[in-house]
Amino acid sequence: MLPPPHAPAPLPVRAAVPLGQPGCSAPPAAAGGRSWAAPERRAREDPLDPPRVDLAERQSEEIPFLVETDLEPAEIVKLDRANEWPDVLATRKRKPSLASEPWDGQKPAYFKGGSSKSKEILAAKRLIATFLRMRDANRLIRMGMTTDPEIDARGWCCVALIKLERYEDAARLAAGPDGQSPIGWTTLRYVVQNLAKAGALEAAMHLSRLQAKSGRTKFITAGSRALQNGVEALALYLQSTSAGMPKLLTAHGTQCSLELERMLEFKNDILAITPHRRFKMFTAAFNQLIRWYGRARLVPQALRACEIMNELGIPRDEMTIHFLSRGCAQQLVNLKIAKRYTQVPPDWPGRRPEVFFMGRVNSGKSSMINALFASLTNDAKVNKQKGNTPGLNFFEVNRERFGLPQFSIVDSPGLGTAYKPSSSLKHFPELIFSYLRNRQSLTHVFHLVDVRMKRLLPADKTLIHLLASAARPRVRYTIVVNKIDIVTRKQANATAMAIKTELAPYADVDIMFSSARTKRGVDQMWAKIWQSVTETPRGRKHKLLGPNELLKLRNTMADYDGEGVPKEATSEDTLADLLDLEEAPPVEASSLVDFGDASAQEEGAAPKVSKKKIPGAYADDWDADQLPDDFYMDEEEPDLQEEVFEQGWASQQAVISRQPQEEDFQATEEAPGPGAGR
Ligand SMILES: Nc1nc2c(ncn2[C@@H]2O[C@H](COP(=O)(O)OP(=O)(O)OP(=O)(O)O)[C@@H](O)[C@H]2O)c(=O)[nH]1
Ligand SMILES: [Mg+2]
Repeated sequence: MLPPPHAPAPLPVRAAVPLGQPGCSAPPAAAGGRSWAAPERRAREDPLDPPRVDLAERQSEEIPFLVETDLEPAEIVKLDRANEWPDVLATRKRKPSLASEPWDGQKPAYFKGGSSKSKEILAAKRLIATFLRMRDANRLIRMGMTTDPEIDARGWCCVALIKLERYEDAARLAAGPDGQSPIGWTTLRYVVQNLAKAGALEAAMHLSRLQAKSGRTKFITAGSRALQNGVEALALYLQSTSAGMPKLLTAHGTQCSLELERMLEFKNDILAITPHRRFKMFTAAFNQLIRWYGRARLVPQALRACEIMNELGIPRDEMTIHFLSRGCAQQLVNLKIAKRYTQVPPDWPGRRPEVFFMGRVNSGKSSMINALFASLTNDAKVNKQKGNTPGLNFFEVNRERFGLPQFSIVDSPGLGTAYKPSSSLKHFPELIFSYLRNRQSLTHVFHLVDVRMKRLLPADKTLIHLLASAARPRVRYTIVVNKIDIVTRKQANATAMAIKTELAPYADVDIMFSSARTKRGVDQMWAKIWQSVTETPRGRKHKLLGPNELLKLRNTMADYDGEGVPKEATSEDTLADLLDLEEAPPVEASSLVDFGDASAQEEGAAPKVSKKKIPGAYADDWDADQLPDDFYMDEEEPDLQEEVFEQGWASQQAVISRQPQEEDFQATEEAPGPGAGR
């Protein structure tokens, strides 16, 4: 018999089950129970912050979070897992893969969109927004700990906690129950940056390292995200230190440099991504870090950061070198130009070390000094005209900056051909020699060579000879192959190789490349300068023209008679040229005065250049036919269309835009020049 139509159906046994449990159909929003998070804290003074609620006590009141179920009460007790975290590691959407693991081409479900859980996600977002408005950190923490990982409300809860300035809780929540299962990488980056700004460096670095567990995406390896976050955190930490407690900047900077070294464990991951991506991810962060190292007067650390950029193949932009230079030279005074040695500023050996720049005319000495100082207004006068610097130009660096070494950088007039009357050039070698010989505070000599000259020209050899005769064994010597922006890498290497081979019998010279225009090599130059001006004489471990080599060089010159000299030196294409102080005869144009032979020219005795030119004053003694073919090099610098190359800084863009350099250079190389007997 059918029951009467209005009789009530028998009710099943129902009991309340906390939200988020099996058997519960409602969105798992905020199950009760306590666990690792939610440390006991005193209520904030903030009037907007409501008094703390003991959720355990109010369990029964949370009616909206309880729903009915068909389960027996005994089963419910068994299922009371409120004290456990959801199994975060098992259900992570992004699998914690190794960064070096290749991308399998599968997009994680997370990125596909259209999740069936979208309603629940929306509900969770609204709930978090409400909690944030209520400033209820407890509920946020609880929710972050207990929501379904598919919904991933943990990240949003972290963001909300950061907004409530509950940094510690946010950090714990972001690190996961075991401290090793991070939230998604974008949210994690946000948390890391805010922690660093708030001064929690260790937490920030720990969370940065956890990025490596987030797995890779299509183009970015996990380790590179870790380093990116790490460097950003370091820079932000130093920035907030300098704003809040500037006296601790140096200490914190040192701490940061140690942390940076530890982050290098992700090196392979960074090398695995493309340079463009490296540029987008790291360059700005490293620039800021270098900037704050500079402010903290931690120049070695800033130089090391540049070195790390090189190591990891992170491209630089102009701000990198700018910040480095501003850190190294924080104060600059252009003392004076000394046209005679009697006019030079007083010598304070030990107190104010000096770095000397020498080279041929137009080899780019003054430009290089400007590049070192990152000058917005050029301090050393530069001109495409040759012979622009009229005397020794002293720049005093960091005189009133305590905590930084005080030193001078000295620009010098170039030797060689110049558009100047010979009388004003004659005393330059003597001036340079007096300086090299007598200046006690001299610590480092940079000899700049224009890369297009392909080898050491007579003026360069004269300079080396002056340095050798000055007998300053403690002075470091570096040959700088300059202007590498206008030749190919191969040509630059060939020039360096030629110079090295030529000087090999005498000294193992230190050679580096640079370009004042593209700022290449400026950081290496600063590193060398810094080493020279900061170290004590005992700590020297550099390549130098040692006393033995210098002695050899001078003896060789003294008894140069073809006997008793090193075998290599008797070959005319080597330093034997240098040992003869007299320079080759001028090529042409009476306006071009080769200072070495100026007197000869005045007397009208300058021999005209023959078809086959032979460098050196002994040219006439030799049988030209017996010399190897490659011996017939142009004595003077090749005609390189100076107007094209030697544009001023202002017209640099024009030069770059039409890019004539390489073709022009190759053309001039092949074009039959005045000495074309080849
Ligand atoms: N492309 C290029 N041009 C450069 C570079 N460095 C300098 N120049 C140019 O070379 C010319 C000479 O530069 P300076 O710095 O005056 O050379 P210098 O050695 O000081 O010359 P003097 O003082 O006359 O001995 C200028 O027109 C610069 O613009 C460089 O790295 N690349
Ligand atoms: Mg100059």
